[in-house]
Amino acid sequence: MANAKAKADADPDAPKPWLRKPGRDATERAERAPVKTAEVVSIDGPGIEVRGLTFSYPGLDGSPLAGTTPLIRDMRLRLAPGTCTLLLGANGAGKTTLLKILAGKHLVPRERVLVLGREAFYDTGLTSSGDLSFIGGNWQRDVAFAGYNIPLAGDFPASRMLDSIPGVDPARKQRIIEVLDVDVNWRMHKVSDGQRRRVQLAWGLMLPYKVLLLDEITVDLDVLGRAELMSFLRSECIERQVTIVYATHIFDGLESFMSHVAFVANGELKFCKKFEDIEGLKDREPGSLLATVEGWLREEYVLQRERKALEKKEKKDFQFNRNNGWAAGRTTSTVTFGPTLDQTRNHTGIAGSSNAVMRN
Ligand SMILES: Nc1ncnc2c1ncn2[C@@H]1O[C@H](COP(=O)(O)OP(=O)(O)OP(=O)(O)O)[C@@H](O)[C@H]1O
Repeated sequence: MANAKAKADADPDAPKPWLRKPGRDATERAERAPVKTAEVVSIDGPGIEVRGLTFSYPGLDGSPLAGTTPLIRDMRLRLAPGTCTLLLGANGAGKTTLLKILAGKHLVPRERVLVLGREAFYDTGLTSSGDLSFIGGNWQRDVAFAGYNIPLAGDFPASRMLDSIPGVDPARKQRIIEVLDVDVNWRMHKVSDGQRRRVQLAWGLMLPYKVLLLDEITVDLDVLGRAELMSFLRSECIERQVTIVYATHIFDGLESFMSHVAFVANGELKFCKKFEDIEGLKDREPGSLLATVEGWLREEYVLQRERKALEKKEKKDFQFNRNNGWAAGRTTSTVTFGPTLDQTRNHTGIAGSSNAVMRN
């Protein structure tokens, strides 16, 4: 056997059954299928439309925290069916926030964000019908007495999750299970992070969505898993004319996948362009995405340092923030009492409280 393997290794044309088939198939398919951005964007009606959106995370009273600038400012974006858009930006630029807004998870004014011509936050039918699918960073849930953001686990098989979705086409289900190489007998309390991610992705892709929002979903997939998934998503985009937006910091292999790139920085959409119209990317050279994005991020970093230096000059007074007992990182985890509010609402006691932190 060892001899036969050595012989086959030496002969490039000999069959090599020990190599995983999905990875080779993915590469071959990616090479065969041309990227058809010019044709696909001509379809009527946008999949996603953002019309002058400004957004801040709210404080406890529902209004933005005093003295903070909006996280997203006057954003305008139109993405047609059949487009795969890579959403890029530095850490904290607002990519996840934007995706969550598009997914209808944050309250925004009705007319500002439309998905398939429908109001993202108000039209719950968008997600319940499966037309809109959002697959976020980690598959987590809040468990009483255990904590927030606990990885989804339990002594049940992956099939329990995958069979729980009503109205699934069995052929599509089979294809997705194969693409993601999911073993439906995996016990969810024993899976690795990457295996859990595969089940999460299979679950999120199961219904034939029209708009798909992906937030850093390939972070713990192996190289073959990622290649297979990207190839599948690209074929969905071309064959079913869906709209895909994908936020990530992992760029390898994405040159052949995307039709558009949107770059956000400091709360603004700097641009959203076709791949072909971007200097450095239009030839889709492997590795070109990483080099080009690094340049944009470095430029943005310099600008940000200058902005911060300016802000330091106009130094503000301290404010006292009180932790109100909500988990850190949640929308309403702190409440700010600036000097004016202190006077009008008589909250001066907070300054001396052990539950107060100073911020400037
Ligand atoms: N629930 C929340 N409540 C208040 N502020 C938040 C909340 N979630 C995120 N933020 C703030 O919004 C800003 C943008 O966060 P967001 O997660 O959208 O960035 P991102 O571009 O996805 O970053 P990364 O690349 O690190 O994932 C950050 O400064 C973050 O602190």
